[in-house]
Amino acid sequence: MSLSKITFFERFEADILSGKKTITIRDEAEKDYAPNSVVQVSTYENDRWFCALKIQSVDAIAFSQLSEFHAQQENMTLPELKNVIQEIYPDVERLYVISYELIG
Ligand SMILES: CC(=O)Nc1cc[nH]c(=O)n1
Repeated sequence: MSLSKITFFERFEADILSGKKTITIRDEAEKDYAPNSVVQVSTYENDRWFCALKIQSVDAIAFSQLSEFHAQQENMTLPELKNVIQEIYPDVERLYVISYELIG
């Protein structure tokens, strides 16, 4: 059964709603999103709903493979992205790039 809900830190909300952040990078526990499914999005801090996303793809990636392209899709520099991911998922090498489209 695929996941139907996802949470983001509040600090990412504006970038998601403006279309500047079009991917999220998650660990094994949060990879089971089905392409073409619609997921409801809320804040991690308060579980406040703020939009729905349509999942486009889920692709495995190693931390060491994160690139400027991923950073651009996250609206960050590559060093910023690597710092963010290391803070959220310390010492995790196997990650997943979840690409999505804002639908409302
Ligand atoms: C709540 C949470 O884990 N949020 C994350 C994690 C990784 N990337 C992202 O955009 N948001």
